[in-house]
Parts: sequence; C-alpha cells; structure tokens
Amino acid sequence: MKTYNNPTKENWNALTKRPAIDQKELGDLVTSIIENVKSKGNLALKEYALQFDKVTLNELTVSKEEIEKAKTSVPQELKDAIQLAYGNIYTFHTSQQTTEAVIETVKGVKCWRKSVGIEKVGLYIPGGSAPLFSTILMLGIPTKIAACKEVILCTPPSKDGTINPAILFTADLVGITKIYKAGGAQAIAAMAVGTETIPQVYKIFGPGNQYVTKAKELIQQMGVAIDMPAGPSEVLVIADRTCNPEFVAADLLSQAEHGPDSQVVLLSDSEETLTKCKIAVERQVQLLPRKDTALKALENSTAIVFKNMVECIEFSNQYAPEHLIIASENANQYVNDITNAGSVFLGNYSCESAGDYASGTNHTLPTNGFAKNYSGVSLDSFVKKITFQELNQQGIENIGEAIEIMAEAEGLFAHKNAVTLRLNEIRNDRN
Ligand SMILES: NC(=O)c1ccc[n+]([C@@H]2O[C@H](COP(=O)([O-])OP(=O)(O)OC[C@H]3O[C@@H](n4cnc5c(N)ncnc54)[C@H](O)[C@@H]3O)[C@@H](O)[C@H]2O)c1
Ligand SMILES: N[C@H](CO)Cc1c[nH]c[nH+]1
Ligand SMILES: [Zn+2]
Repeated sequence: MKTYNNPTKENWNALTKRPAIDQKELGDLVTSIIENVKSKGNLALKEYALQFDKVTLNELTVSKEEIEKAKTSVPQELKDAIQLAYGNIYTFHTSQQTTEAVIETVKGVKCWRKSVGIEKVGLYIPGGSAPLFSTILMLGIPTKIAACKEVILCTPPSKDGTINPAILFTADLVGITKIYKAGGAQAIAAMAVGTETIPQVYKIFGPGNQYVTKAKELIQQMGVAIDMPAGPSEVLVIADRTCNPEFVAADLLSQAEHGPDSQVVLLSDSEETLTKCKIAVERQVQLLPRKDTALKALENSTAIVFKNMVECIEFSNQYAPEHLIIASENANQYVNDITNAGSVFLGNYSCESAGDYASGTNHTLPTNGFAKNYSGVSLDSFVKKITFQELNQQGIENIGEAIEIMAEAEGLFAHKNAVTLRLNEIRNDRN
C-alpha cells in the first residue's frame, strides 16, 4: 500500500482513481463481443467460452439433472448457512415493500403509485475467480418479493463445463430454473439481445469484472436497463485510535482478495494507528490462500494519514467507496456526515463480510465512484412504480382552467381542447 501523509486537497482527486484497463481497448473489445453475440447467437457464446473460459460447451442450458445432482453434493453445513443468510436478506428486503397512499391533491383529483415487478430480468452471477453463490441470494430474493415473472441467470462455466454446485443449489432455493453457462461480456450481451437459447430480458442485474461492467454500460444504448455499475470490489476503512488494527487489516484484505484490480483504502487521523494496521495487513496477507491476488490489489491501494476525522470523512465522500467501514468506537457520531458510499459498516464489529453474506443488506453495490449517484441493489431495483390518477367532474373543474392556460402558453391547443371539451360538456349538462 502506498502511504501518504496529509496530502493537499489538489492531490485528492488523483488518490481517488481506481485501477482500470485502457478504456479504449476495453470498449473496442466489448463492443465486438456484443456485435458477435448479436449476429452469431449461441455460436458466439460457445466460441467465447472456449477462448476465455477454456471449455468446449455442447449445451448452454443447465439441465434439471445437473441441478438435482448439485443439490445432493452441497454439504448440509453450507446449506444451513445459506438458509440463515436467506432469512436475513429476505427479512430486510421484504421490509422495503411500501404501500402507497392514494392522495387527493385537490377535491376530485386522486393520484397514487403502484409497484409492479419488472417482467423479464436477467441475473449475472460472477464465477471467474470465485463462485459467488451469495450474489444469487442478493439478486434472486428481491425478484421473488417483487414478483418478477421471468428470471434467468447466467454464470461462467468452469474448465470442465460444470457450474459450482453451491450456485445451482442457491439458484434452486430462490426458484430460478433457467440457468445458462455463459460468462463475461458475452453473457450480458446474450441477455440483452437474446440468442436461440437465452431469452432477451428488460433489465440486467449483477456485479462482475471490468468486461462485465463495460458490457452493462454499453447495452443500455440498446434499450436494456441495468441495476448500476457494480465492478471490481473496493473498501475504504477509516480507523481511529479506538480501532482494532487486526480487524482493520482483515477487512482490507477481505476486499483485496476479490481480484487484482480491487482497491482498498485505509485512512486514519493517527500515524501510529495507520502503521499498526499496515503491519497487520503485511502479516495476515501471507497466510491467505489468495495471497497473490491480494498482494496485486494492495499494489493499487493506499494508506493516508489526515489531520483529523473530519478530513478522513471528507476524503471518503470524494472517493465514494462501494463499502465504507468506520473502525471506531465512536462510529455513530459520523453517520450524518457521510454523503457518498454504497454501504456503511459502523464500529469494530461490523465487518464488511457481514454485508457480503448474511446481515441482510444487499452486496451488489456501485463501485468506481458511482456511489456518488447510484444506490446499491434493493427491492426498488426490481420494480417500476406506475403512477395512476383518477379525476371526476369536480376534479377537472378544479384544475381545468389552469391546464387550459398552461397548454395555450406552450402553444399546445390539442392539450387545451382535451380539457375544454370536458368542461363544456359538464357546463351543458348542468344547464
Ligand atoms: N460491486 C459489487 O457489487 C460486486 C459484488 C461481487 C463481486 N464483485 C466483483 O466482481 C468481479 C468478479 O470478477 P471475476 O473475473 O472473478 O468473474 P466474472 O464472472 O465477472 O468474469 C469472468 C468472465 O470474464 C471474462 N473474461 C475474463 N478475462 C477476459 C478477457 N481477457 N477478455 C474478455 N473477457 C474476459 C470471461 O468470459 C469470464 O467468464 C470481481 O472484480 C469482484 O470484485 C463486485
Ligand atoms: N464484496 C463483494 C461486493 O463487492 C461481494 C461478495 C460476495 N462474496 C464475497 N463478497
Ligand atoms: Zn466480498
């Protein structure tokens, strides 16, 4: 981790940059992948599976037999853990359901909203370097609560053409049966345009690497919606003297191990605390099975001492981290000062892994500074809010004249007429 001491504000911007593949090269590659999937369908998916996932696929669809077999091979202990996480995620996301009131804005004019589940949704479940079955809970559970009619899932196959059993078990648990062996940008393209096998959807959800995230950005131009840019994982930890440096180190490494392009940031108002945390990182990283990946991520990462906690929070708001941990006994004191973050973890016992797996919040979150303008996935992501209105004669009489005046001022006489005809009819009936 590169260390900085009280950087001046002019240098803050540079310190918020995330590691990234050359954007021109990435854009060209992903555009060609999307074009190929559009023109060649399944054949392109099979060619990319060979090129990127090193597997020859005969079938893209996961069969019922594969799902049944996988269900028997997941250890009971893991099934129970998934079930516990399921319960908490279900509880938290169900609590996001709201009943919208019918509002009478003036006498005779009623307005209200209704949430309707998006009919066709596609979930991307990352599987390049780790089989993220936990992401199925995060995306699949809200589709059930929102009552989305058609839910499909794409995930990359392993080299032997199989899908990790825990992915299939979890998909089955949330009721997803249409599962396809496709990863990367090509999977996103397939769900956006449809192929002989994979149905086209209206909205695509899910995190992924830079190829996946670029594909999600590009397919929006084709009229398909996405949840938000949820790319390589990141965490920013603000640690003061009351933190536990070993906990802080473990939290930093928990995101560093996701991928070489992950970034972790440590801020402190105490140089001594920062040093203790860094020493703990150096020791703990040596013990990790994914040490090489974590070490690469640490090369992209920074540790910064600021004058005080106010500056730490200010920098964090500018960085807009996917995850923000406030490792302090006084964490709650800073809550109102946080303006940009995907998900926040308060105090020494709120490890980021809790949100990744089992506390109940969603782990599909905006990265790369997009926490400035996007929220993470929630129940809302899976519904559209349709507005309804009902005016009676009294209602159109109450607002009709204002509409006529406004329509005329905009030069839109057909709009005005739609009101005038009704008002005339009401007046004629009365006479
Ligand atoms: N922001 C979030 O909410 C969130 C949540 C979970 C995971 N993540 C992130 O998701 C990512 C998962 O990445 P992953 O790579 O393990 O899995 P992935 O499933 O996102 O990507 C794997 C696919 O990438 C494609 N690919 C690999 N190398 C390629 C290349 N050189 N050119 C074109 N395509 C290529 C392949 O098709 C492969 O199937 C990690 O960065 C992780 O941090 C983010
Ligand atoms: N930390 C990831 C989001 O950036 C989510 C995840 C899944 N499994 C483990 N972690
Ligand atoms: Zn994680």
